[in-house]
Amino acid sequence: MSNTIYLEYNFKVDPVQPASDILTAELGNVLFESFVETEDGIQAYIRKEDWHPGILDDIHILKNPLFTITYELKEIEQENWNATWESNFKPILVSDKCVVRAPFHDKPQVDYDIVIEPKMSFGTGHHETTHMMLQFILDHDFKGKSVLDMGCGTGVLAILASMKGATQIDAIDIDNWCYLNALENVERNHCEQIRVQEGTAELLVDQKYDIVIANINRNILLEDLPSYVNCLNKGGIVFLSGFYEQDITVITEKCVGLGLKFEKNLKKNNWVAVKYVF
Ligand SMILES: C[S@@+](CC[C@H](N)C(=O)[O-])C[C@H]1O[C@@H](n2cnc3c(N)ncnc32)[C@H](O)[C@@H]1O
Repeated sequence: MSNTIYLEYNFKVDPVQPASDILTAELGNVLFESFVETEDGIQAYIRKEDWHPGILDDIHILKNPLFTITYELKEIEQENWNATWESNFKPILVSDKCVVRAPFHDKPQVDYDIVIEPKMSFGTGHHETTHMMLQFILDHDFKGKSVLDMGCGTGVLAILASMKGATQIDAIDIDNWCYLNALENVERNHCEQIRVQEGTAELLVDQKYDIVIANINRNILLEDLPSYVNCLNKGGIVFLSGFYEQDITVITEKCVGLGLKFEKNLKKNNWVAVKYVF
């Protein structure tokens, strides 16, 4: 396998939270692929071929006077991404019932043991949005349900849905790397009920689901919610995340316009996850 050239941005952020989370989300929207938390900010990586000189122009938080953000940039050659990731990834415990861990961690004594090798995909449970979605899934009955996990990343949410008894699950991601990584993780966790696909809401043609899960971002959700609701069975449930507290009104207005009813939301730092009923 040939090495890949990456640009490593070492951001120093003051105050560290919530600015690091906001910065991570914004960089994720412009092709940055991986993030490592540091004591005073984050390191963010982008493939050299995806980079252009104005890449940071659309990162709004850099212009926000409430935060001081500086960065250093260096070019690195990456042979084994896992080495970086393995040295940073600690097991995550969710609601005392579920652990998300790597294959090299010890097996925990919990109801749901999810083994993930994220490489460069989003979805280890470290991020607030993943954590809250896992909490929602843990609290909900998935037995015998059909489920759509849109923007599946590592596949972590689909995997928990499967472990909780969902019988038919479609996990979809637009990103080829996530698609391949979700396939690996689904196999690693023996979740034969999950079908992983590469694509977007355009793949949703005649399927119907009891539950739709989507942890993506505000703009994609606003655009694709009609397609998600279109494939939802009456009485179905939608769990959404990937947006900030200030966006809950616009997302809920869109959902209500499509016939969904707000039921509950969770908050962590500046992030939210919301449950709607059809
Ligand atoms: C915030 S991550 C969530 C990953 C995982 N579901 C989790 O909860 O940790 C969002 C994922 O959505 C994918 N994505 C972005 N736009 C998408 C779209 N239009 N359709 C499907 N997936 C999309 C990204 O590639 C990314 O893997």
